[in-house]
Amino acid sequence: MCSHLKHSIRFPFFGGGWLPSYSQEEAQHIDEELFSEYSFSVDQLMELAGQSCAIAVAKGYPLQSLLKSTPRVLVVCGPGNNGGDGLVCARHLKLFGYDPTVLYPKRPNKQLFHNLTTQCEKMEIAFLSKMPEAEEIDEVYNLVVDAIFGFSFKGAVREPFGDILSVLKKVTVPIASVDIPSGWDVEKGSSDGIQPDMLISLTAPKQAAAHFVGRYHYLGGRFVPPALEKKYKLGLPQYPGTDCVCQLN
Ligand SMILES: NC(=O)C1=CN([C@@H]2O[C@H](COP(=O)(O)OP(=O)(O)OC[C@H]3O[C@@H](n4cnc5c(N)ncnc54)[C@H](O)[C@@H]3O)[C@@H](O)[C@H]2O)[C@H](O)CC1
Ligand SMILES: [K+]
Repeated sequence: MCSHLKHSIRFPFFGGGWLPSYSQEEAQHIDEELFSEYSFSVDQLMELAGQSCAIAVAKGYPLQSLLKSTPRVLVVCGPGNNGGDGLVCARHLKLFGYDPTVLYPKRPNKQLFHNLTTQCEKMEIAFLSKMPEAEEIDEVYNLVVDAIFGFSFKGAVREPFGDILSVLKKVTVPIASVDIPSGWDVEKGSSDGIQPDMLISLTAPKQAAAHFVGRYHYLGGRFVPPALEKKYKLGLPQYPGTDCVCQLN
């Protein structure tokens, strides 16, 4: 299944060339293999993934470009590893001088997520108890980081995330989506879903990325061993120097 890619996306970055994109199943296989065959731990990859998201945000929305007097960013975290990436991203944004606030309504009872939550709390990152209205988000925050769902999202959105995504559809401040715009079908996208201004594809773009029309598309998660890249024909771009994100548009 890994040797024949059915889909690819045209990226101007490659001089109009094509970069492969991955189905939900392929993305999950690559992920599993990183943990099983390559012995990475989730914590390790999540740290690199989340940090690359914070770096992409800092490149797209530098502190000096923000329109509000405080550099506030709302980070909305979901119940799986995409949400974990969001918590890591929030912590690194704080280290970069932003003022992140987290909404984390459904917290898995696993040590990893307890640890990530504690780390944020110890860094004086505020946690909200409910999703603000769209008007309040537009008034208070410079942007929203969407870390609700990643490549395991399936079916109709269950609450409380349906209401949260309805609010995100109304906000006018930019949304930066981690790996997949939340609520989008991982392969087909969604014409009436949220429309992020930034997408940070992790490891490799998923098929839904072909429907992304926002301003910034970054690739992050620079942790793929060359043998795995070869096996799955990832055709990853050359990251510039020691950077851990690469702009695709
Ligand atoms: N290899 C990598 O690139 C890495 C990526 N990482 C990130 O991990 C996510 C994938 O994480 P996973 O836990 O498998 O899934 P999700 O976060 O997408 O969501 C699972 C979570 O969501 C619930 N859910 C699923 N569908 C629905 C629905 N319709 N309504 C409500 N809730 C839903 C499900 O029950 C689970 O609780 C990947 O995208 C990256 O962001 C890792 O951080 C590191 C390695
Ligand atoms: K997301």
